[in-house]
Amino acid sequence: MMNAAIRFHGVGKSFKKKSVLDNISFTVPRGEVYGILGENGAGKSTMLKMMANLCLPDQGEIEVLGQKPSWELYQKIAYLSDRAKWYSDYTVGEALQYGKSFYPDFQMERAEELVEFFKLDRKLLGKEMSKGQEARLQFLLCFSRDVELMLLDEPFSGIDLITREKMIELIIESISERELTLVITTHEIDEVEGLLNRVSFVKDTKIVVEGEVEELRLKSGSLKDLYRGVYA
Ligand SMILES: Nc1ncnc2c1ncn2[C@@H]1O[C@H](COP(=O)(O)OP(=O)(O)OP(=O)(O)O)[C@@H](O)[C@H]1O
Repeated sequence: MMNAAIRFHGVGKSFKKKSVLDNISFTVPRGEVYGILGENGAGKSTMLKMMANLCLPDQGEIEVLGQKPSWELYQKIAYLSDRAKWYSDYTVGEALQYGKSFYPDFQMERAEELVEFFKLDRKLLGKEMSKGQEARLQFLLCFSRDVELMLLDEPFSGIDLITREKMIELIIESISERELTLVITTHEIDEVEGLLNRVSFVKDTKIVVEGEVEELRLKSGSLKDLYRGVYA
C-alpha cells in the first residue's frame, strides 16, 4: 500500500527466549503522527529499532517507506534514541558538522537556528551535557534533516516543561510545512495527545488498542483515561 509509511505484519520478537512482541500488525499512514504507548519494558523501543533496521524481527514482515528496512533506508530516516551517545567526544558545533558530513539531507542553516532556539552553547562537549541538553541536541539533529520519516524514542524524556512546549511547537510547524511521518514513543501522554493522529497501546506482547485518536477520545474521553483503563 503506497500510503503506508510503515507496515508491520505478524511481527514477533523474543530476547533470551522471552517473547517481547507477538504477532504485531499495524500500519502508520504517510503524513501522520503515530504514537506508540505502553508501560516500561512493553517493547516500544524495540518496535522503533526494527523500523530503523537496528533490530531484526524473529517473525513477520516490516515495510518502511515501501521497502524492507536496510542500511540505505536508515540514512533516509531521522531516528532519535536516548541511548545513542555518538557525540560524547564532540562539541555541539562538531556534532552539527558531523551531521552535515554524514547526511546529505542535513540543513546546516536550520541546525544553527535550532542551536539558538534551544539555547545550546556550541562549545559544549557531549559528555559534559546534562540529560536535558543531550535531549535538545538529539532533537535538533533530527529536526535539521529533510526526511520523510522521523522515529522519536522518548524525545521529551528529561526535558523541562517550557522546552517540551517549544519542541511540540516545532513538531507542529514541521508537519504543517512538509509531508512528514512521525512515530513517537512517550510517557508524556498529556503533551502529545493533541499532536497524535493515531496511536497504539502495547501490553503483554500485543497491541491492545489501535486507532484514530479522535475516535478513541469520543469513546473514552482523554487518551490518559483510556491508558488508565488499559494498564491500571
Ligand atoms: N538487546 C536486548 N537484549 C535482551 N533483552 C532486551 C534487549 N532489548 C530489549 N530487551 C527487553 O525487551 C523488553 C522491551 O524493551 P523495550 O526497550 O523495547 O521497552 P520499552 O517499551 O521501550 O520500555 P521503556 O518505556 O522502559 O523505554 C524489555 O523486557 C527489555 O529488557
